[in-house]
Amino acid sequence: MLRCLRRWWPSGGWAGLRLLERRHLFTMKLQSPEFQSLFTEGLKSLTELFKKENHELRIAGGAVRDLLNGVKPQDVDFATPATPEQMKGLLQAAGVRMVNNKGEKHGTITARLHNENFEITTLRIDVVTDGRHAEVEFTTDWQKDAERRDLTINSMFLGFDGTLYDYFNGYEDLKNKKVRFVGHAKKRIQEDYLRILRYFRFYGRIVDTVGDHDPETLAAIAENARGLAGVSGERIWVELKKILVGNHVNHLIHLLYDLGVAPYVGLPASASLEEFDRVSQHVEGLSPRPMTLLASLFRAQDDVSKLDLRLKISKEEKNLGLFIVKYRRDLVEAPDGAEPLKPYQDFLIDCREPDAAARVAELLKYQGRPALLRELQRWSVPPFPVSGHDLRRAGVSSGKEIGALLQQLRDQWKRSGYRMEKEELLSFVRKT
Ligand SMILES: Nc1ccn([C@@H]2O[C@H](COP(=O)(O)OP(=O)(O)OP(=O)(O)O)[C@@H](O)[C@H]2O)c(=O)n1
Ligand SMILES: [Mg+2]
Repeated sequence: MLRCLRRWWPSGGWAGLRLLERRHLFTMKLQSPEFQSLFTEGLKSLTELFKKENHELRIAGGAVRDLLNGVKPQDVDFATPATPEQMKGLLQAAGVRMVNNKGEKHGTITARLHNENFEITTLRIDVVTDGRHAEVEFTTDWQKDAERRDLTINSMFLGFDGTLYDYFNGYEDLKNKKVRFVGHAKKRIQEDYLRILRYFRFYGRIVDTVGDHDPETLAAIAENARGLAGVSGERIWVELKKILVGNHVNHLIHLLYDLGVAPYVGLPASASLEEFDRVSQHVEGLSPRPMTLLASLFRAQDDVSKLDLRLKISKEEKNLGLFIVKYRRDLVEAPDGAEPLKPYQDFLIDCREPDAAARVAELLKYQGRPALLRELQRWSVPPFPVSGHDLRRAGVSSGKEIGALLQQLRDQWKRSGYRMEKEELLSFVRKT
């Protein structure tokens, strides 16, 4: 009935109807291959168990958003009005194993069926939030659970018959590519300041053309940016990385600076945004690592260390940042007449660290040299043909002399474009 009304009633028309729609949902039936592909043996058994005990069970949040976008979700969360105790009871009675009980305080039970884990969370209201953690109260009201979620596109539920339960026009927003907080942006952000970064991340994910932001949302972000100071570096880094490899990254990083968010998420206060603009064009279509692009904001290696202190990045990520900042201006010009790839090859021949090739590849992306990158990927480090043993056999006995000679021969070999062979190189030794 409501669906019929909605078809001809002007949207945004009669306020009473809008309210009615909100409470009683805009329903549609989803039947897509991505949705069908979720019905594994494990999920079928799980839904049967809940049905038998008359507990509703629905797919919740991000997975619904992805399915409506025609994407198979990476992880699927489930929601139910059943309390954790009720869930435990019904799972135990059916002999289903439960794993990882850490989430129970927040209402999450993980059931393992047919070698698959299913995270099921009791509908809840976040009663006390300190911007990072929440104290929760369970509820049986689906709308209340939708209301405590961050964005309208992330606030929907999906029944196993394909019924969409959408209390805050998330589906409309998804179709219109609008990223909006549920209710007041300020309130949602103050419940968990990480949502500031989630706003940027999902903007990159769903919006086609940049520039369209709700002014109230931007104001709420600017006013609350400081709250990110209390959020753990690990959580921030996860979001930041996704922003850096997502769409519209140039627009979004500028916005992080314009709104005063940048200093609270470990980004350098006096970043080089001109360099960032250049590099973000260079790396387009080259699938850079997050750090490759981020490095363009750093003026010196010290900035990488400061970022690490705040975000606790991995050693590999830190080394990549330090490497790019150190070599971005050095490994550019080849010596007169040499192939442009030569300085990079020489570097790899001297460096010999296992992930050096990957770092140099990222550097070429940074410098906007895709043709050289392709050339490098076809090349492998040739082995230097002379050993200390060869020199000893050629009559050199002092260890010190062997070391110095090897270095000289290596330089000669590099100058020849790694073409000189053992005999040719040793002939220099014999002559001296
Ligand atoms: N700070 C947060 C984190 C999560 N959520 C809610 O919890 C759901 C699941 O969170 P999560 O898996 O972290 O994010 P997704 O939205 O699913 O995104 P992704 O595809 O990256 O998993 C979200 O959709 C949203 O409804 C929220 O309201 N506020
Ligand atoms: Mg998810």
